Amino acid sequence: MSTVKVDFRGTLGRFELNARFEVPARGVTAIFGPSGCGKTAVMRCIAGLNRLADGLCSVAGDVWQDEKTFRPVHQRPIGYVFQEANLFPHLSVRRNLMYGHPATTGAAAIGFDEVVSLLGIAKLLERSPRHLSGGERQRVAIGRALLSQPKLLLMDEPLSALDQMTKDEILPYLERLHAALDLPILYISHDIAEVERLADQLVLMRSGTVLASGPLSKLQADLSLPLALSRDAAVSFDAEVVGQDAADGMATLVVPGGQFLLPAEPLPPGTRRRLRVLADDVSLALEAPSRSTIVNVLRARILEIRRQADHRVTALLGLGDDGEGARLLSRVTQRSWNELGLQTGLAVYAQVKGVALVRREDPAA
Ligand SMILES: Nc1ncnc2c1ncn2[C@@H]1O[C@H](COP(=O)(O)OP(=O)(O)OP(=O)(O)O)[C@@H](O)[C@H]1O
Repeated sequence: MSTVKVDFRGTLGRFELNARFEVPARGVTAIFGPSGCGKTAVMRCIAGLNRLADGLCSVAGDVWQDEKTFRPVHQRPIGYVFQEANLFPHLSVRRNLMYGHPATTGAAAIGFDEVVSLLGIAKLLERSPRHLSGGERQRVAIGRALLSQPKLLLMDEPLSALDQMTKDEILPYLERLHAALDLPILYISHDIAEVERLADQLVLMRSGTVLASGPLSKLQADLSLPLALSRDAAVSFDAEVVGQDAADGMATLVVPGGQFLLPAEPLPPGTRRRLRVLADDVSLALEAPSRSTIVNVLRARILEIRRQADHRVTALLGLGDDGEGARLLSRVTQRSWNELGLQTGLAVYAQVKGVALVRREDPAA
């Protein structure tokens, strides 16, 4: 399989970095962790802006750095998008976009018209960056990075300088990029909501170290990692739309081992959408509730538990009678856990109070 492979060990000033991961060279991989944990340092090593003697970096089989090789930044086919757009103020949007575009007019993998349409910037082409909104400027910056024909797109908190409304305006464009382009993207964020919406893979960092890497849903449901025990612990997974009740405005989506009913605008059957369920929104019962306003009650099995210091218990559930289906987290008080005599291996009913639709576009479409 074609992968992005990274292994950087050493010190930058007084900061110790120990970053090792291998992720598929496709889709969006989020590098996630608290401020100062070394996310940007890793990205700068990948770009060739930081040099650690003991480093390895290869992208889809192409070695950018190993014991013998160190390609300088200008010889690495990367697009880099920063928090601030950094456009040339004296050039029009069109000329900013063309700036990084290779002069040779071979069959470019990512075409000008495609980028303009994907990012919705056709109307801005003759304008000056000085008169663009923050969100528009950032879309142009992303376009410029894409037109340099990168083999890897590096995005360092591209939305963090924007207000929530502008973030919400720009996120659908990022989802479209993800769906339309066959280009691996490394995306730094410390906002789990952004990660749940955009990422397929996750690299989880703490204090200069990569704790784990792999599919987002797998890492979120791993009780040995800090995400599953955090305040906003949740799992997100892709589900298939199988039905729609227009009268009630509800859609049915299936995941392995169960299905969810949720309020949604009409969704095309057969398409996939990403759902998120918070651990705090899942309670457990030994019998199916007979009359309740909770519409999603799923058969599940308790696979593993962690007792937390705050007298609560976080349980990993596997959906379905056999527990082999999609994973959910449930967080309940230790008191109710004990009262019901819950334990690993037991079959239960997971009562899901809330399900959110976090990704609207279908990346596979
Ligand atoms: N070239 C360098 N020389 C010395 N120290 C460095 C260098 N690069 C990074 N550091 C240090 O490494 C630490 C991690 O910084 P980094 O910017 O990578 O964190 P981050 O996770 O991206 O944080 P944030 O989310 O706040 O942007 C910081 O303490 C920083 O000062």
